[in-house]
Amino acid sequence: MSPDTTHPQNADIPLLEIREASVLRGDRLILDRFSLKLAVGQHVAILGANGSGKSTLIRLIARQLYPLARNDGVPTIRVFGRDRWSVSELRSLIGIVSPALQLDYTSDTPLEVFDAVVSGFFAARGLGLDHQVAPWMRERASEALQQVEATSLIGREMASLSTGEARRVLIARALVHRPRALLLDEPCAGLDPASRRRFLQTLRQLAGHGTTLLLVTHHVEEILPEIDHVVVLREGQLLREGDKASVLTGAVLSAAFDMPMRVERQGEYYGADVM
Ligand SMILES: Nc1ncnc2c1ncn2[C@@H]1O[C@H](COP(=O)(O)OP(=O)(O)OP(=O)(O)O)[C@@H](O)[C@H]1O
Repeated sequence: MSPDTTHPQNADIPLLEIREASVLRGDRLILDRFSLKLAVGQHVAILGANGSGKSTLIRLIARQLYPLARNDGVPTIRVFGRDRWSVSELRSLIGIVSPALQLDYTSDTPLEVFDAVVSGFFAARGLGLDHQVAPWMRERASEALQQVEATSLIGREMASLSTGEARRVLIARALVHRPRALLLDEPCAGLDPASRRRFLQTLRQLAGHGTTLLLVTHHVEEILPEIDHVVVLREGQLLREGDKASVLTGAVLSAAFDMPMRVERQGEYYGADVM
């Protein structure tokens, strides 16, 4: 383990630093010497076409996939300056909500909403006899459900929830740890336009209350006004990163999606269309 001379509270330390990460899946090189440095409090959108490597990047950050070791022995990935974290430590720094997680939590195995949230403390899918739920944990779970406006869902079975409702509950589950950042993979997938707008509003509130948002998407329309930094992936490599105005252009998106694209600013949001 690298010496821990750093501390997560130190604002100078990047939230995430990836240095030339290469990731193999099967025998294919999916991320190819990918580098990225994100600061605490810097809300970011990670944009890319299907197959560009977004999920692979998330799995790398979540420690579900490992990078190839570098010849020089330099750590490839650091979270808050450290290259080794246990999965539970990581959870209290970066909460991750992905479609795969949602699939797992909405299967038919019975699981009540509040239990799904509070069991986040035990990294378990639900509560078991050996889980001692302290009053402060219940308070945190209630607070997290309030933050995502999902208190009315308490008592419901996870499997009975709509896509948007289940996603709110899973974000609450990630929030019980009061993470510094939330990494959301395709957060608006499956939401109708009105639900999407309401959901984005909730994310804006979280951003406004100090949670750094890392939003992974293929939809430019989901890039919140609070997000100013955009990272574009293409075929496992960093195509471009920078502020919204410089990255959200027809030229960059056309290269990212391999198709002529037009980008328009629509009030506080951006929109993109195939030309
Ligand atoms: N287990 C695997 N073995 C081999 N190739 C894989 C494996 N998993 C993913 N890939 C390939 O890696 C590439 C990147 O996939 P990844 O899921 O990271 O992309 P993505 O940007 O998240 O795509 P999407 O937007 O469709 O979810 C794709 O070409 C995919 O086919």
